[in-house]
Amino acid sequence: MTRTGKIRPAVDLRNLHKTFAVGGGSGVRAVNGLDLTIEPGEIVAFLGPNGAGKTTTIDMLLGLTRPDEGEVSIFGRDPATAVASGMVSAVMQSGGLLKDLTVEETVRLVSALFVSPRPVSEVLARAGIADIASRMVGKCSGGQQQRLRFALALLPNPDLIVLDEPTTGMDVEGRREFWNAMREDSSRGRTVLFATHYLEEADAYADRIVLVSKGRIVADGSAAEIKNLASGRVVSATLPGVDQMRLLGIDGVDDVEVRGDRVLVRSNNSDAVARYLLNSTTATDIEIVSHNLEDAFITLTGDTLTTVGA
Ligand SMILES: Nc1ncnc2c1ncn2[C@@H]1O[C@H](COP(=O)(O)OP(=O)(O)OP(=O)(O)O)[C@@H](O)[C@H]1O
Repeated sequence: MTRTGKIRPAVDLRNLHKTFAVGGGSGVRAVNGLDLTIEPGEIVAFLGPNGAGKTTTIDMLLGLTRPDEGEVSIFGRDPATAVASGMVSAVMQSGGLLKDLTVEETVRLVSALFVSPRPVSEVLARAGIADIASRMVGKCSGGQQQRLRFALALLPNPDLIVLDEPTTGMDVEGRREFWNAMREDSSRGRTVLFATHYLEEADAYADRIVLVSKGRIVADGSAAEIKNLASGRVVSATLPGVDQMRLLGIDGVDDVEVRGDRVLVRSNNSDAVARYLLNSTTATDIEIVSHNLEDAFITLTGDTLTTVGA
């Protein structure tokens, strides 16, 4: 809370820029004017193809890299303070585990770093790895190692958890188990930001999707809103003698096409079109077809994304 009683955003990124020097050229502009505010309790997917700037943004958010320009604040604090106080923790893509310790030894070791950590048995259970507590880390599958990283991230009971492509390389079942564990533990209001290039993960597990391409946010909203943004939905109906001008006058209608007795209306406000057709015309056989997230992504960024199993 601020002194005026307003709740501070969990994440506030303002005008972030980061360019990496490469050879003698002008460098790689990894993040290019990125603004993002996440309210406490939101589960947000940071969705974008390889090289979009997701990891660089997360590194700046966690204080691992300094932005060239712009500001980062987590619950009103700078990243280093937020991380040191246990308000935020992260599950990164790889690294950071010792192969010769068991799962439980790893959690105990890291637990000792915190002032008042959650009990080891509790985080093992929460991450779904209690049954492999005595297994050597080096013998754990990639998915089990990711759940171990997740258990470690839960130790300080953070208000914000940041996950950078946490399920890369997992099979469909491992991915499902990972997200179920994550969602269950976050049901008490924790803020979650996860980077992914899997459309299905963003669609299934996030309340809000932030679409990033070439270091910038190109769309931000619920999965349904993003799908609508691309080219809207198509509402079609049988309506001989349709008044095309009247349809074009409805807010959000982009295009009206007549094919024989059928009319096809492309709109980002399909409800208004359907309401008009039902209430003010004799239209029959009304259909609303939604675009999928992949269509939306391609339209908005010109890039393609990874599909689970691809
Ligand atoms: N240390 C670095 N030095 C030079 N270029 C870098 C460095 N880190 C990232 N980049 C470049 O910055 C751009 C953004 O990379 P970043 O890793 O942030 O993307 P990403 O969206 O996380 O991709 P991925 O899904 O592959 O992890 C890419 O072009 C990448 O090659």
